[in-house]
Amino acid sequence: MALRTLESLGDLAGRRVIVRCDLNVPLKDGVITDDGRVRASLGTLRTLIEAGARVVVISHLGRPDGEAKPEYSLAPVATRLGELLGAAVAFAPETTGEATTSAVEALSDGEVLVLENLRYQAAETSKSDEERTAFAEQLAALGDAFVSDGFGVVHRKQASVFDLPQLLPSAAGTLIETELRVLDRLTENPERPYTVVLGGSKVSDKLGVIEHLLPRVDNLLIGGGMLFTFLKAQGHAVGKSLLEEDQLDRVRGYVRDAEARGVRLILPTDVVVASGFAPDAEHATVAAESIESTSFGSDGIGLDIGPETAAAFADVIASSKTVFWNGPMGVFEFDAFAAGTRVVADALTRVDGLGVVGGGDSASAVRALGFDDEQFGHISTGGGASLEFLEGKSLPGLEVLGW
Ligand SMILES: Nc1ncnc2c1ncn2[C@@H]1O[C@H](COP(=O)(O)OP(=O)(O)O)[C@@H](O)[C@H]1O
Ligand SMILES: O=C(OP(=O)(O)O)[C@H](O)COP(=O)(O)O
Repeated sequence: MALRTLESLGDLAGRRVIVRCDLNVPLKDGVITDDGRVRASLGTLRTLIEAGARVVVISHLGRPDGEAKPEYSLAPVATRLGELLGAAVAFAPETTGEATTSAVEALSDGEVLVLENLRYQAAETSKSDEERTAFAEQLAALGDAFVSDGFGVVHRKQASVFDLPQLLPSAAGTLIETELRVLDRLTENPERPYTVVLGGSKVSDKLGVIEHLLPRVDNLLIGGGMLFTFLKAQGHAVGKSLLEEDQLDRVRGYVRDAEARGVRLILPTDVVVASGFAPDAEHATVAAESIESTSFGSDGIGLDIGPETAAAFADVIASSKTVFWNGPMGVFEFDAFAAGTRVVADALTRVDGLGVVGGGDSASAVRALGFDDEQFGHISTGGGASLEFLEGKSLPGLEVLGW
């Protein structure tokens, strides 16, 4: 079956349309540091506004774990959306309930309302089908049709992504369409050599994709918070660096599998180790197998790949024909630990072929480091979602749209 697109919903004038976006943007002290995901949502929203729909935008932000934590409020995002649309955007401080229902009823044709963070409700991410369905039914009561456009979250079997589209006439928005068009080029006979670069901090999520990527790629480069589980699996001490202790056997299996398949699985040879997790932490560059050799000893924490590794990664990337990169190479938010990410981003801009960056933080990293979106083949709004798509998996949020 083909993906259902907006046209399949027919005339939307005067109809209440719920749009699931991924407005999970980075915030610092309540201020959005990168509005890329808000901008990416504009295409679909403008189309619906022009069609005269009454638009109800829903999204998550971060992982508040079912609690209404104010630092995860979507209120600043609603304000930014209004600025970018050049129109008033209303905000409902509750996701469901009487006040929210009234706010939806008060919408005129072409107006937009943003609801508070879906993940303030534990049911949004619940493993129980009943709990998710009950929440999805409450959301469905607010709309006549549903548009799924949060590409970054289509790999999640969550109420607003998987259950809600089954309760209303539903279709994909234009962001999802665009993302799939580009990512298809990475799955259908990618030009070789094909290199995937992995980093970031969602280590447990993303280690799992390696198993399915190994049969598909020529080179797999491991940086960011993920690299320490590999180093530990090889018997090296990693101080207080990010570590998935229960994944060590699995990672050893990946190394063996890569060897057997002739895939180059390239690990860092040097690492920047810091005295603590802080922008002004003391730091030193050491060999990857000697992380605890600095004066910080076993308190040392690896926050970036070293310059030798960055140069080696850059060589492999720049000589590849197809590259997908998800996950910053280090804690780029702190200047002292941004060098590895900068070198990798720069190499990606030099790929003679298709170079794709994917992920909320990866996209925000390249922009924060001064690169323009146009320097890359594509900047995907989804990291985990893209990776699972590249694995060839069927994703819950796409399956329900007919994909
Ligand atoms: N060595 C490291 N230790 C801790 N965090 C890291 C390390 N390297 C990168 N990170 C963090 O990873 C985060 C992004 O990870 P992730 O969410 O997986 O990426 P994306 O959003 O692009 O998919 C960044 O905030 C960055 O600071
Ligand atoms: O930021 C996101 O994913 P990404 O970090 O993989 O790009 C999405 O908003 C999904 O968030 P989640 O990984 O908390 O489900």
